[in-house]
Amino acid sequence: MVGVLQTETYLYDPDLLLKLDFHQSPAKFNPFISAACPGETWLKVRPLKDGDYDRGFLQLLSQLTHVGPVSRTLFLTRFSQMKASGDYFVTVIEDTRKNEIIGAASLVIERKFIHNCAIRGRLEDVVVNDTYRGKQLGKLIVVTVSLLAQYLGCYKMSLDCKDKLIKFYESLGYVLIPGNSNSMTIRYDESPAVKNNLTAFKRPTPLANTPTAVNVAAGVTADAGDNCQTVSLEFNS
Ligand SMILES: CC(=O)SCCNC(=O)CCNC(=O)[C@H](O)C(C)(C)COP(=O)(O)OP(=O)(O)OC[C@H]1O[C@@H](n2cnc3c(N)ncnc32)[C@H](O)[C@@H]1OP(=O)(O)O
Repeated sequence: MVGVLQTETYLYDPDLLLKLDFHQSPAKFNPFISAACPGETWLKVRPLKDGDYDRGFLQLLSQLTHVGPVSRTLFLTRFSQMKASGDYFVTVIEDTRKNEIIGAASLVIERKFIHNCAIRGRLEDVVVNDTYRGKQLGKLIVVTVSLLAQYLGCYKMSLDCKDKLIKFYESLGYVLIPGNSNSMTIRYDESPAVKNNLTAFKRPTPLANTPTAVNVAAGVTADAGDNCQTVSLEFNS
């Protein structure tokens, strides 16, 4: 029987990553690395592929937050939706020795009417496999998607993070803007069943199970305290 070589699909054009100038980033890499040359022959920085379902992509994301039992069909449907929109730049680091995804970060483009119909970027879902941390891969994946945002014409990029990560993002050029860096949230997934699956997360104690006006108000302020800050990166136009 002749084997059929099944080609995989990239979420976005991988050549985009070769056009990024890592010397433009304020991040200090020692030794210097970039998306094109990540420092080891077995490391590859590239767009997400549909085949990454079998390379532990979702297992990696579960080191960041609750993922749930995402079936292959559900994954592929979401992948197709993201690709069709053209606004999702999920970027990964693969350990090609193991055929395993060990780092990820997403740039999501938001289309605006303001600033003459400008676009801005949001940095989401940053994670490095815990056995690979402390080797510059977090910096590498964040700088990659941040430079990509700039290359694509975003006027700024922002992210929400816990207080303990502010220094990490500051070292990559992100700033807390005094008086304008609060992150506010209303959660719609606080049913008891969902909450039971989320016990690993730090939840503010005032949040009750039902979305009364008082509880929603509590939810709004919950993540804005010691838990979350918004930091942003402005690009010179
Ligand atoms: C927008 C968002 O998605 S926020 C969510 C961020 N993700 C998470 O919290 C998931 C769990 N954490 C991780 O996956 C990783 O710890 C990451 C992605 C935060 C960092 O990945 P790493 O590969 O370890 O980072 P890297 O080796 O590039 O470290 C860069 C610097 O940040 C520092 N740093 C890394 N992680 C942390 C942390 N959790 N707290 C404080 N400092 C940190 C390192 O000490 C290092 O400092 P140095 O350059 O002075 O030596």
